[in-house]
Amino acid sequence: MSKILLLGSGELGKEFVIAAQRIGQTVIAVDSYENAPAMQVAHGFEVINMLDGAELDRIVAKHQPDFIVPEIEAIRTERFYDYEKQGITVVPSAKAANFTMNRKAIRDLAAKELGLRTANYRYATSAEELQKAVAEVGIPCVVKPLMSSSGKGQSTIKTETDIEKAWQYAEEGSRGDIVEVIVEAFVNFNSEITLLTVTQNNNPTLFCAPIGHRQERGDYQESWQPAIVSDKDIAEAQEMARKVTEALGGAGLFGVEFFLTDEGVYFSELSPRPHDTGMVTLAGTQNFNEFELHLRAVLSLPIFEITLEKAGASAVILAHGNSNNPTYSGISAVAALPKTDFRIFGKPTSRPYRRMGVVLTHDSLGTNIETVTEKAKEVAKLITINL
Ligand SMILES: Nc1ncnc2c1ncn2[C@@H]1O[C@H](COP(=O)(O)OP(=O)(O)OP(=O)(O)O)[C@@H](O)[C@H]1O
Ligand SMILES: NCC(=O)N[C@@H]1O[C@H](COP(=O)([O-])[O-])[C@@H](O)[C@H]1O
Ligand SMILES: [Mg+2]
Repeated sequence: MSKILLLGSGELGKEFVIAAQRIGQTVIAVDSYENAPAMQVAHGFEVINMLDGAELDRIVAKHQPDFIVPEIEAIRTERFYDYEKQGITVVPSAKAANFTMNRKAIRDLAAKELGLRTANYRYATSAEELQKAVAEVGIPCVVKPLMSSSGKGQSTIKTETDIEKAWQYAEEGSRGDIVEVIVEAFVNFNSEITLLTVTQNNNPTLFCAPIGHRQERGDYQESWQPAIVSDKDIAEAQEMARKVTEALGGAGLFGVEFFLTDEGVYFSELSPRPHDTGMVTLAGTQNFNEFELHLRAVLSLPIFEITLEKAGASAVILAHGNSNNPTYSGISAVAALPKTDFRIFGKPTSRPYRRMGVVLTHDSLGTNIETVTEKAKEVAKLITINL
């Protein structure tokens, strides 16, 4: 059996650990704070600053894992190349984790090297450079710190007076130690999707049915599977996902994000790991959920096929304030409903907009996906977080 060092211990890691535990793997869960969701179900845990290379080296030497599974982006991923040389498998590969840690590396790879269609973009390292970059890509445009996720530090510039604010907001929301932003032309998309893509060591790459989602403040609110997408758009998205995952290398599940527009499909970004919008697969939409797929690919367990079994949706449960002891009301009301399930992640503290849980709904294939999604959204409102 294998030993897995999980770097990041949020809700996505927690489901991954549960999947790993079910087939007898050993997992050490790591994050920057104690009692993180995945730590609650792992064999052991470590609390470190994952941007500190020396700290990473220390715990890798201590635990001697077979696999390192990154669960977040803000990690000193440059160290991963060395761990690979030591014979440890970094998931999906050191390159994939390192390139996606920083929006610059992955965007230049996708747009310049692979020629994928993306929004027009520029980089800026100061408010002055941002002025110039905005003039070049045009207004409206979206500003994001090079290192951030879940919409942190992200804002849309609608008029020139927004530029200074956007710079400050990005500086505050940056997760890592890089003070640089990407400015992207605003893509006026009809819808956006995540294409879960599974690369395998000795078997062909597989695609899940597309997942639709809606975002607010750069963070997902509801997701649904299957999303209604034309055959042409699916083919285009799969082709792009195949190219970018091949370039990054390794085996595992990737969440590849696309915008669907009248002019075709735009590549946005990707996670070389389970995706938050992919939590919809916890509703039983597929034969294997995204965490089980990631695990199988990582362990080189063959995945014969991925089948779509149901229509499903997920809707987030967000905190509305700070608390060191959040409690939950309304769970019985949710539990009483048919074709409905939920997860409470067990995060020890809350802050405004922190994702604390998720409601899941499902119905038979062919059911109107909007109805299933609307239900998830309504049901999520039944749960109150007491601060
Ligand atoms: N260029 C753009 N044009 C229009 N909308 C955009 C653009 N870039 C981002 N968005 C919107 O903001 C959302 C979040 O952006 P993005 O995925 O780049 O951020 P993130 O912080 O990496 O999020 P996560 O880590 O949750 O994937 C997108 O899903 C989309 O709704
Ligand atoms: N879009 C990326 C994403 O959803 N990542 C998930 O959120 C956790 C951090 O949550 P927190 O900020 O509440 O600690 C991460 O650990 C991961 O599970
Ligand atoms: Mg995203």
